[in-house]
Amino acid sequence: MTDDVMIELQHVSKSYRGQQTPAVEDVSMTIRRGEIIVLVGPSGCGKTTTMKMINRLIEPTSGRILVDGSDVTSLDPTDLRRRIGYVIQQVGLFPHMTVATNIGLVPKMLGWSRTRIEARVDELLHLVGLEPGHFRNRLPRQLSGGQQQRVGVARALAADPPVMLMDEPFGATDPLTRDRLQNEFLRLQEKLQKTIVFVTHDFDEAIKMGSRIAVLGERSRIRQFDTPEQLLSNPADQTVAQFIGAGASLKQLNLRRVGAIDVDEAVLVRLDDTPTSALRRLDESGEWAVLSVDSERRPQRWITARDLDPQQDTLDGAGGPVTTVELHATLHDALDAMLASSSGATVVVDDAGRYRGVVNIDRLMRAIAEMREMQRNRDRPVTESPEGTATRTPPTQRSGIPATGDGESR
Ligand SMILES: Nc1ncnc2c1ncn2[C@@H]1O[C@H](COP(=O)(O)OP(=O)(O)OP(=O)(O)O)[C@@H](O)[C@H]1O
Repeated sequence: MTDDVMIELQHVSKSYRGQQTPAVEDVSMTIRRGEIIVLVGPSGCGKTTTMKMINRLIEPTSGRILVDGSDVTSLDPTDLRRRIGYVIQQVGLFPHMTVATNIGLVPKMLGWSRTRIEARVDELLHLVGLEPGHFRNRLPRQLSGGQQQRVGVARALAADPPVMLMDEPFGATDPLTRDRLQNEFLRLQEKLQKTIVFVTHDFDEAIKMGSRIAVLGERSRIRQFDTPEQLLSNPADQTVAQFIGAGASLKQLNLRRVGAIDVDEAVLVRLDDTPTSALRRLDESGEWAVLSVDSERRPQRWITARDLDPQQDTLDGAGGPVTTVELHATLHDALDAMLASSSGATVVVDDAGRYRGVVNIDRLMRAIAEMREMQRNRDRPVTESPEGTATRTPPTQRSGIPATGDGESR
């Protein structure tokens, strides 16, 4: 096991008592430090069983699992909890305990002092975007689904484990909350660099979250273990291709983040500006609308000439709704936001919801064209020319055999 490897599954199988066929059969997989590995596959294929064997909620029938070099069967349960955080769809918060007590459970088990636990709870609540003063003493039922899920993540992070297991962690939330939680989590992961095993049914979520994705078939057999880019452009076989579905090229929009593309500038006006000055700005710019922002530069409304009433003193309340996306959102999210907005554009905001720019449909189309171009260049294998310089072989000369990633595909 090299330093780079955090989790290793070696020929792991699990047969439940009374079952004819194993739930998991001979799975081997190597997971590197700081990766988010997504296990994705049809219902009942053994994703959860595979994941739960990593933290010994389920014991393998055969094979070995190493976490940071230690065989999990040799670790005592407290040690295992310190090393592995666990987040599940049903959140699993204890209903009669406050948010703080829930988050502090593992540190308490590890014998931390009260002051250290309190400081850690507040730090974690901040980290997941919940104001400690507001939320520390609440009971789980006094939180929204999304807030409960954030507390679940905070609790899993409490003892700062290097590994996190996440079983459909955002599955129970509505699509909007789910998007937001995914983005927040990706932002968090940039700071924390945990090694994460993430289970989902949802292939779009897999593409968005995964550094690499393991597409599982029956008995958790790995059909392909690859980066999202490779899976989309070179599915290993027909089953994987079917699973990815017909919308593969649209799904490629999930590969790129809004923060990675150029954005346009909107004409900004402040809420306390007058309609007359907004009209002047609109005329000067030749744009179809101006964007009002509050004193913190948070976007408020798109205002067209029709919305401007010279009888009013300010722009407060004028114009139509704005949809926003964060820098961590994917181009797919941006497209959704655009389609949901009557303006054909969506406003990009930073973590604090402040204006950063605008993405419109033209910008999105250009980004897609760029991605296609990059993909075409990547797909051309590098060959040595007689002078010893590497050149790209035209795509027509490729063998046509789909790439199988890093050798772990079957
Ligand atoms: N405790 C158990 N006893 C017997 N069989 C089980 C048990 N838990 C799971 N199984 C079976 O093992 C197989 C794999 O289940 P598992 O929950 O790992 O699948 P999954 O891919 O996570 O499914 P889903 O996506 O529906 O949650 C299924 O056929 C399931 O019925």
